[in-house]
Amino acid sequence: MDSQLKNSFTPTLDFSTMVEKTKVFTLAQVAQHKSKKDCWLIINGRVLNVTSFLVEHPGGDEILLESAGKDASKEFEDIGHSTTAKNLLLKYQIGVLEGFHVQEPTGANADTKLSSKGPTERKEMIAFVIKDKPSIKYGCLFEFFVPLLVASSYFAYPYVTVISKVDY
Ligand code: HEM
Repeated sequence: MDSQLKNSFTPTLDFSTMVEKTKVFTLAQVAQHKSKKDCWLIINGRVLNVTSFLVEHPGGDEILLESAGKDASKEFEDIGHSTTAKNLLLKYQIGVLEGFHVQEPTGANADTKLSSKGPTERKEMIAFVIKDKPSIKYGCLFEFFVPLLVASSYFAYPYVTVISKVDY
């Protein structure tokens, strides 16, 4: 099931898609889309059209429909959704809630941080950094093997020196 979901979403952030996804909606506008045939919800400042996802949602359509037209951020976080689920949010995003904005992606690891800008506060929202570069995967391998090599050399050193000092 997980692999099926991964296949249905290519984790690549394209800036032109990002621009389309910055359309601003009010709570009242989102609230008008709360049926099985037209279901929107808000998660962490993103406005999502999840109509086509209702039948695919592993947690069932009922639970999504309960939050239809509303802010479901708390419910989404409370379940402890996986990174796959979090990445899927981008697929269904059609805009942002009034008061939020998407930061423009910069660099290779473009993220989609959302933040609300009020007169007195600037609240950082959840960021999903998508790591699909092979160099990052190999970097993780080095991070593991280099310390392992250093640690084994450290512990092996006394034995090697003792053996080499043994007078045959
Ligand atoms: C567009 C928004 C959502 C997406 C893309 C999504 C995606 C997923 C995915 C991929 C899973 C499988 C488990 C995982 O990978 O974490 C899942 C499970 C689940 N989701 Fe969602 N979800 C969304 C919104 C919600 C909301 C708003 C609720 C609650 C109100 C919810 C409740 C659940 C539940 C109860 C499960 C089953 C957990 C389990 O069986 O352990 N989801 N969701």
